[in-house]
Amino acid sequence: MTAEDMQYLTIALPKGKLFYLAKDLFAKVGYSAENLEEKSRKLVITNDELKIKFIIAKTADVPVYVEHGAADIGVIGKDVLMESDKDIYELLDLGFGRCHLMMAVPKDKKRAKLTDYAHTRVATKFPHIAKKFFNSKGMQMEYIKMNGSIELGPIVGLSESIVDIVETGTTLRENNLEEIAFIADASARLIANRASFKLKFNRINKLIQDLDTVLKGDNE
Ligand SMILES: Nc1ncnc2c1ncn2[C@@H]1O[C@H](COP(=O)(O)OP(=O)(O)OP(=O)(O)O)[C@@H](O)[C@H]1O
Ligand SMILES: O=P(O)(O)OC[C@H]1O[C@H](OP(=O)(O)OP(=O)(O)O)[C@H](O)[C@@H]1O
Repeated sequence: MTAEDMQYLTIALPKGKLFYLAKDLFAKVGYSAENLEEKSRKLVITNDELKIKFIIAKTADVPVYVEHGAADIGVIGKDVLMESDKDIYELLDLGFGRCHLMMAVPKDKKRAKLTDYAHTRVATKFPHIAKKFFNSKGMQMEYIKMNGSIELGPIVGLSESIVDIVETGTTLRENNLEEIAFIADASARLIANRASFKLKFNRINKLIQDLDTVLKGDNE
């Protein structure tokens, strides 16, 4: 780590649904930077006074930056964190981005029980999570990795089921799908690089405490 790296705290924020929620939360504990916008073409936004650098990253890349120490800390959905299976610390549940991972199937093709789907195709953005889940049920499956609009899978005959996240259930309903198995809850998490957490412990620990205070206040 260079002297500058040691002075600064680098924070990876994911583009997409969590970006402004994360930005607003950090602002509440005084962590902000001018021109910090999701669509900024400048990808590193620095606040020299506060010794903070924000990195604007693709969602799935946030755990990669943090694992390799390119960012000291980051914000990421628990779903993406579980899928990435990286050797990083999960420090805090940030409370926003709540959803859950589940398995769904077409309503009109529902089979009697979960294990009746063994050896069928499942479309998902989360093949590792899905595999862990089906293995725990003793089910072998064929995994089809998709990058979005997962609900299309069964409609176009690509798969018999999906494993995806659900929030309101609207997307499932609109596509005549029904949840048949709950897998895990998810929400945004604060994560940290293992070495950074030790080397910058005081700063990161203070940040955790400040964020925690704000989150508790929000829930009152
Ligand atoms: N409908 C939703 N309701 C609540 N939280 C959600 C919802 N969809 C996603 N999330 C949470 O927000 C995170 C980011 O979702 P978002 O859709 O912005 O990213 P993404 O689709 O993974 O990114 P990309 O579009 O680059 O693939 C998810 O990993 C999940 O934790
Ligand atoms: O239960 P709901 O409130 O309908 O939310 C669930 C939807 O949100 C996410 O999709 P996203 O908007 O991220 O689009 P994507 O399919 O392109 O990833 C997820 O993959 C579901 O499709």
